[in-house]
Amino acid sequence: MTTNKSETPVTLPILRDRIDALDSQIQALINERAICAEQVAEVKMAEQGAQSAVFYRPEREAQVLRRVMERNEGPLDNEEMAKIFRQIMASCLALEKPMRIAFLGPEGTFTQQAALKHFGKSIISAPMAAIDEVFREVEAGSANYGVVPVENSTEGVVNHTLDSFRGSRLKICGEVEVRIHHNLLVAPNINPDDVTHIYSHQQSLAQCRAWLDRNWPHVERVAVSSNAEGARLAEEAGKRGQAVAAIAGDIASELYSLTVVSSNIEDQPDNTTRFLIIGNEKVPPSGKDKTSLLVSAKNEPGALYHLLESFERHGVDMTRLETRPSLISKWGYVFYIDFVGHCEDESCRLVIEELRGRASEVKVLGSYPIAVL
Ligand SMILES: C=C(O[C@@H]1C=C(C(=O)O)C=C[C@H]1O)C(=O)O
Repeated sequence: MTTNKSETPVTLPILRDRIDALDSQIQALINERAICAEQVAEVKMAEQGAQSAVFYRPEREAQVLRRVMERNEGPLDNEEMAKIFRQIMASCLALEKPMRIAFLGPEGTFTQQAALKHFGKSIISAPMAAIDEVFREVEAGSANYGVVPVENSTEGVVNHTLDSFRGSRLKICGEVEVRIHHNLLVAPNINPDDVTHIYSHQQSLAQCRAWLDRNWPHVERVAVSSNAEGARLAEEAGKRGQAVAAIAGDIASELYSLTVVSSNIEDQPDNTTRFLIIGNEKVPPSGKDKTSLLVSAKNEPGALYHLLESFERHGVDMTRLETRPSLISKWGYVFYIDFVGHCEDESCRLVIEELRGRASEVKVLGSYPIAVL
């Protein structure tokens, strides 16, 4: 039997009393923290004006989460502890100002999962039908921030998102990565052995191709507009007694009350998608940041070499380089460049200044904290 230091036996009622006492302390402390956040909101409004006050501060939130992880001594692991604080901060921020977040919908998509992972569960969800609608909603001020997918580890870059930055004045305020786990789902009244069709987004069907070939070789695969839509269709079909399955993530399976037949069916176990948070404000340095640039190179020999050379000489670590057609001249290109550092850091400032002299256009899409969770 477990004993405490004085060797008195520790019983279930004693442990539960201890947990009750700790819970009431934790609860009082969380409310004390919430009162501080309310006061922060008053200070922000007094300093910046009630209409223009910026309540959400990604650099501060990243610093809080990093500190939580640094001082954590277990037994809860760093990520688990940071997730708890993620939600505490989200609840505090919702007291200051509820955040309306536009994302690539419908409800139940992985982009919604990314929005919840980044902002916590206290947001007002605004699902949009397309990526450019997410941009427009934030530009118009109808949503405070937007969330869009930018690259997948199996399928590569999301061109639509990159192209949307060209005509937009929005800034990247953050990034978030989500491990993409797919499930095979059916309505609760459906026997999986009777399934005749499997619905999902074409990308998800592709990400599970080998598994489907092994386990469901004779069932027809049907591509639909999103895997959340596939889940919705499976629920509807179930109501009519039709044996249709869907491939979708956890949120969609909960949202449409589907039963999980098989989980983690993706062929690549580390299948991950990176999403960007877009907003109207520039984010100050958090201490561990990334910057994204859009660069139009001059159409001359060595143009790309001269751009890249600048990073090398100033010791700035480039993490990504994407090429897209310029849409201005045939065989002209623009480059999307990500690097480690904030555009206000001295070495990064020098690189950007040099690029401005060497390229026909340099647009800073944003400096933002490197994803913590
Ligand atoms: C409390 C603040 O406002 C918001 C809430 C935060 C929190 O709960 O810790 C952190 C940053 C902001 O998004 C702040 O700016 O410090």
